Amino acid sequence: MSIVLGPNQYGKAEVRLLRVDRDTARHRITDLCVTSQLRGDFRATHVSGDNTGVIATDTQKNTVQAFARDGVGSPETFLLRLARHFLREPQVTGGRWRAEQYGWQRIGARGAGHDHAFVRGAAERRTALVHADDAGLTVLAGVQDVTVLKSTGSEFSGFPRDRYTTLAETDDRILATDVTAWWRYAPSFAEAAGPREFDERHAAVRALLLTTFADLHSLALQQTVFAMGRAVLEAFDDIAEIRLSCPNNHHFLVDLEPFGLDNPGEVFFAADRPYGLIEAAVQRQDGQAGGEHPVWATIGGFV
Ligand SMILES: O=c1[nH]c(=O)c2[nH]c(=O)[nH]c2[nH]1
Repeated sequence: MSIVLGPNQYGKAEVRLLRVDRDTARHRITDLCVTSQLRGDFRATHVSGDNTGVIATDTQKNTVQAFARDGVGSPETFLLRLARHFLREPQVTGGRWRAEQYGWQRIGARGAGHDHAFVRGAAERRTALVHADDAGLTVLAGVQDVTVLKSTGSEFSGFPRDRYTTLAETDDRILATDVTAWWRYAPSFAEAAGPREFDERHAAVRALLLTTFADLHSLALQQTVFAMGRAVLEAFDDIAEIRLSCPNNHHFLVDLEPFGLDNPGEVFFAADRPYGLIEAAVQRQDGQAGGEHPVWATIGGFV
């Protein structure tokens, strides 16, 4: 029996980076966490410790920081620049570059906001990923942990009952989730877009996810998840596919009867676990001819 090296990749994970654009007194900040991973001919270092072709993870981290000196642009264009840089080395035949961007708002944002003081609120992050393989570059964009809640306009009934079923049917419940989504840009968009197009598109997709969540009278979180994905694909021809992962953050009506009180949908216990977990890929029927796109295998913990 011989033992051989299987698929492998390496790089620097979670390079934290804050870029300040200070060309005017009104500063802009970009707060990123960037991961760079290279794939290619790295057999020698694994089997014999020959590091001739190994671009040190420290070098990858330094490259991320040095490139930020020129400005970040959008997370997508920043990652594309990193990808193209490392792919110039002959031993690098592919890789994966990923960014999470944390949102900061200007303090006092009710007016114009402060010029150089910011507050970071929500857990929400903007995400981006560039994947390179023999077929070329693929760009994903996404959102992570966009926490939303609607206090009515959600039902859940009609499910089968067996000896283990205790859940009551309801025609009015709280629906709450943390939306995590990744969408894949068609190559035509990914190649032509600059930072502004990526930023605008990201904002538009996020807004559409939110308004769909708000506007759909939901009969199941599954229905809401699919509707959010479908709305995005219907609105944007150059988004090939979207995947969503949404916990059902349960809110249970508290029984106030022991205190002689009714509870007409007003007092809830917000449970944090366990939670339902609803995940779906929303696809174009004609777009799956070649089977599953390989980029999805690189996204952990997702459908
Ligand atoms: O929207 C829901 N989908 C389910 O599959 C489910 N299961 C459950 O217990 N509550 C809910 N809610």
